[in-house]
Amino acid sequence: MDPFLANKTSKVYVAGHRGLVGSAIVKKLQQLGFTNLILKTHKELDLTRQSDVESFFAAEKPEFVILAAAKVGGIHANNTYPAEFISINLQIQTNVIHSSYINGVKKILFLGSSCIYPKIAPQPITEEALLTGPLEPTNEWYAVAKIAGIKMCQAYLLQYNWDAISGMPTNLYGPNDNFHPENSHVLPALMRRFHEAKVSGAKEVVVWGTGSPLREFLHVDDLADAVVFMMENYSGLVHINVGSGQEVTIKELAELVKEVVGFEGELVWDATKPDGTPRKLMDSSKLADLGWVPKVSLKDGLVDTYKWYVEYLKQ
Ligand SMILES: NC(=O)C1=CN([C@@H]2O[C@H](COP(=O)(O)OP(=O)(O)OC[C@H]3O[C@@H](n4cnc5c(N)ncnc54)[C@H](OP(=O)(O)O)[C@@H]3O)[C@@H](O)[C@H]2O)C=CC1
Ligand SMILES: C[C@H]1O[C@H](OP(=O)(O)OP(=O)(O)OC[C@H]2O[C@@H](n3cnc4c(=O)[nH]c(N)nc43)[C@H](O)[C@@H]2O)[C@@H](O)[C@@H](O)C1=O
Repeated sequence: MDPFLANKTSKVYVAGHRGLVGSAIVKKLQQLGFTNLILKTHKELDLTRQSDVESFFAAEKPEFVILAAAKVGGIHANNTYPAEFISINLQIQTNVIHSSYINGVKKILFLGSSCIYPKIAPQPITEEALLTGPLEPTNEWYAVAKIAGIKMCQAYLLQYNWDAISGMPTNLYGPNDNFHPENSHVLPALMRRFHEAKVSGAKEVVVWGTGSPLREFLHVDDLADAVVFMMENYSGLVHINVGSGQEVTIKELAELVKEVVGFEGELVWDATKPDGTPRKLMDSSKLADLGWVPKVSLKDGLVDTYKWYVEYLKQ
């Protein structure tokens, strides 16, 4: 295992550095003193283009790679664009993982998602639940791509003894999230809707589904911390769950976001919208046993994210 933190001048390529996760990882690495980060926007390097990815890796020769570029979205986007979710993600991860190996990258961390697990899995969900049952239909295309990413890392480790690892984050939120009204995840979607209702003086806000599904939320700064921790402290075949252990129903989340934003009207539930997985609390004890624990509470994280969102709207 090559130490990651020992040399802050190592060339580290963070793919997807302008997204929710990538931007938090870059912030964390810069705080730690890393001076040689390689960052390319989607426009500068489209990771679905195999020959462009090959040329980039051959020219740049990064020493470490953190793969946080992906086609990402909430339940509606996943359900509406299945072809894009499976094809784009398979292409990005295959190109980046293979080129990393070919060009002598010392270690790569691939990010999956808690949606890789069966729709109905024993809770909290351990890493061993992978491929033990049918997936949640609203995001099975994305999940299949993510499972292929885990398996690709495992295969390259097995065949080439290459240090390729995978982290499986739970539902994330924080600064630089996607606040699109339909295609985003629940937390930014509700923050935007409550904010706009507060500003316009609307009496009601529509929330999707029944409110009964349970979700576990992790602040993206905690995830960035965990990513650096895994780069330094973990090598192995098994993918690693990264959760907070903080589980709420969507109804509880909606009430909390409403309070943080300061909207005083009513919630209206649109049960024509899908609930998705009923519950997906991950068992993150493998990471805890290695010595990593999250720090940000959901309430503090929401306050921090709303503060960021209000500033972002002024830009
Ligand atoms: N958000 C969440 O709740 C969770 C996220 N994850 C995982 O974390 C990782 C990052 O997600 P997140 O930060 O939320 O996603 P974002 O959508 O915020 O960021 C993804 C980044 O990838 C870039 N990207 C997408 N397609 C391409 C491409 N073809 N070429 C180059 N760059 C591309 C995007 O650039 P651009 O915007 O310009 O297209 C963007 O910067 C993903 O692997 C995701 O599966 C896991 C669990 C939960
Ligand atoms: C991270 C994970 O994220 C996705 O899975 P998900 O957890 O189901 O994601 P979600 O955040 O979009 O929804 C969570 C719950 O919330 C409800 N809900 C209420 N009101 C809104 C709302 O306004 N928008 C959204 N998006 N959901 C809403 C919604 O009906 C659902 O019950 C995967 O596709 C995949 O991307 C993945 O891996």
